[in-house]
Amino acid sequence: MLKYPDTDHQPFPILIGDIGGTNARFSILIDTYAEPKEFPILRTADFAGIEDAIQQGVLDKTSIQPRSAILAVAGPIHSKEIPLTNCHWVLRPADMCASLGLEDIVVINDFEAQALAVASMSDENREEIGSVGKVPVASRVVLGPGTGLGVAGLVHVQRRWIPVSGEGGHVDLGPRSERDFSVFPHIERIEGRVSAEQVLCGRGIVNLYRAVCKADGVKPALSDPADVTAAGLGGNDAVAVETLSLFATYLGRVAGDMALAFMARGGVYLAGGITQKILPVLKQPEFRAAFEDKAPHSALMRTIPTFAVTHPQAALAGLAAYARTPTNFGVATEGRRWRG
Ligand SMILES: Nc1ncnc2c1ncn2[C@@H]1O[C@H](COP(=O)(O)OP(=O)(O)OP(=O)(O)O)[C@@H](O)[C@H]1O
Repeated sequence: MLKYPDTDHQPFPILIGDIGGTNARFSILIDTYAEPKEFPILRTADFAGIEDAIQQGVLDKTSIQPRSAILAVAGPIHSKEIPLTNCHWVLRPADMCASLGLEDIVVINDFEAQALAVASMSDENREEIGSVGKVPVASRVVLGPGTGLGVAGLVHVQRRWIPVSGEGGHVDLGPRSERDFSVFPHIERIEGRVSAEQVLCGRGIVNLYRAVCKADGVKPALSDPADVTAAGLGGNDAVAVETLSLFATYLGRVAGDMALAFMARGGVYLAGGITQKILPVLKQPEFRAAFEDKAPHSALMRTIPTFAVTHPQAALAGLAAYARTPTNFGVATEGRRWRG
């Protein structure tokens, strides 16, 4: 593996891929100015590995032969073998160069890609939650409740955007209101801890629903996150309604903490599959109230916008923006770039 400067362009055409636990999305960027050519979304379970998926789902469907690739994956990128979280694929970029005829592969974290996407997100690809007026060009944060709770910062410094992906979904989540103090003892913990991800993800919705049931002495009737959100949005099941309301409060609380940590005057963006599914609830007052409830910094919080990302392929768009103009971004590629 060789080291190359962060700003070094990858050669076009560039294959772009966003590989999640369930779905893999690909497109090809022919040059800096062209719109990416998109391919149908693939289910990771349908393919033995990523090489099969790229061969059958992309290369067999176009006469364009990519020369390089940038891939975003859910999983740690620490070695030449990259196992994916919630998926049986293992990426071996050096082997992929040989088998797919690629000269250059960069692999980054999926939430870094989400962060790259919000650097230049237009109004039609986001929906504001609340209204704070004009938004400065400044650091941002992305939070994504989905299978887990992904968090990344996008630090704006020296006219470049630096994505910072850590493990922000695993910060502690604490009780604040009287109701929180009655519900929190019943939230299932991880090694004694109520981390944000114990509540703010798919299984977390069910965890929270069960805790509200226990606090009220009600027998839980639902066990699937989609059923809880459907019942909550429908408005007839009081426990499910309160579960969604508390979910919005806790997401606002953690989003506010992340905004404080990154001084994200440029806004907090909610990505992840669940955001879209519960958007009407997030637009109720609870989310924003909890976001702003950060004494002694409430005045600051009232100036920070919050958005739901509505772009259906935001990570791919972020990767494409980076592939076009890597000099606008500070993406660390050391140990994450391979040349064939
Ligand atoms: N209607 C719904 N309401 C609440 N949670 C849901 C709903 N539908 C699915 N989920 C939950 O959302 C999670 C999946 O989230 P998401 O769609 O963001 O996937 P992901 O983690 O990004 O993976 P991938 O990138 O492979 O699609 C699962 O935990 C699932 O149970």
